Amino acid sequence: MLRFAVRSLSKAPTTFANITAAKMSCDTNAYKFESLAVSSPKEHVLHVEFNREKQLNSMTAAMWSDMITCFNQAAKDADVRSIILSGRGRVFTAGLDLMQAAQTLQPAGDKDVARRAFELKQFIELAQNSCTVIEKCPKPVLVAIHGACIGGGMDVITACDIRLCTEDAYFSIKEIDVGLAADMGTLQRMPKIIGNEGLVRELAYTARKMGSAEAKECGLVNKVFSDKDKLMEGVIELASMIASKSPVAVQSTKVNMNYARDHSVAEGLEYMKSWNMSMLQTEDLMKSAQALMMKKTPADVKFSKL
Ligand SMILES: CC/C=C\C=C\CC(=O)SCCNC(=O)CCNC(=O)[C@H](O)C(C)(C)COP(=O)(O)OP(=O)(O)OC[C@H]1O[C@@H](n2cnc3c(N)ncnc32)[C@H](O)[C@@H]1OP(=O)(O)O
Repeated sequence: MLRFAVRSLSKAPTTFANITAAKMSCDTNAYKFESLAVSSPKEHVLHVEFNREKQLNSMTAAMWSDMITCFNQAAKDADVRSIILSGRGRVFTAGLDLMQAAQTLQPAGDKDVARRAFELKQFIELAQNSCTVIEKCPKPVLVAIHGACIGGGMDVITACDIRLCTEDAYFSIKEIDVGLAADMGTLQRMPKIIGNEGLVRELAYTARKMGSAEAKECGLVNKVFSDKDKLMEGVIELASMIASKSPVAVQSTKVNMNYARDHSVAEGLEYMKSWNMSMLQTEDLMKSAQALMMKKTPADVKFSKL
């Protein structure tokens, strides 16, 4: 019955040749950055690494600009279907570059307070956008965290789709100890991820380090790996699995989950209805259904670029 339904809906002949996957790596030549290293470990998977190892991947305005360019580019890159974010060296990130911040945030001197405020507004906007660009990128972003994830690092990881970490990873909303309130997204996104506002408030008011076991228990991370090699193996496998699925289905899922998080169920369903009025017409649906009928998986299907 299902076979009949699938065949009668499809004009394409049901042959295995029609659905065999092509092996396409992402072309990383166009991804050249001062503070990020970009590679492609598997077909359709982009790997973005913080690359300020000596400064423990602490974050500068230049790094935020690189992140915005990189993730905007990946969003439009039709060969990219999933993205991994990680940090080179000893730790994921030590948060805001305190040396640079000391210069940027130093007292205004004889500058007019309003004009100084507008300058700082731009600085904060740049920092926020480096996280929001990850959330807005329709391709899922999986973050692999090892060692320290401090301050601005928390803002980054809470904008990602999926968080995985090593046993030695620890998490700190450190801003309170630097005399400021976290302003790049942790306070807004983390309660929605872990569903426990009291715990986020405790972590943010105290800056205490949360270890990997507690991070797993509270739902901040999906899985904990023994060391960084195992973590990278695991995250590449997961990113590759996601990249093997229909890009129309995956990106539609991310866009609609983002929408649902910020709206009522009724509004989310309304948005979904409008979205799928177009997306149900995708060729990916028929190709996927044909593959299933032939006892194949989405990994056997050649999906067009998106
Ligand atoms: C608009 C505002 C936007 C964003 C705001 C974000 C707020 C935050 O991110 S608040 C958090 C700020 N970060 C921190 O408080 C962490 C400071 N660092 C540390 O506590 C430690 O370095 C450590 C991460 C616990 C690691 O300790 P250890 O293993 O002992 O290494 P170190 O010797 O301390 O560091 C090695 C090397 O890295 C430099 N470095 C470390 N962190 C930073 C940093 N945040 N900014 C700039 N540089 C950093 C450190 O100075 C060392 O450099 P050397 O040249 O080798 O001395």
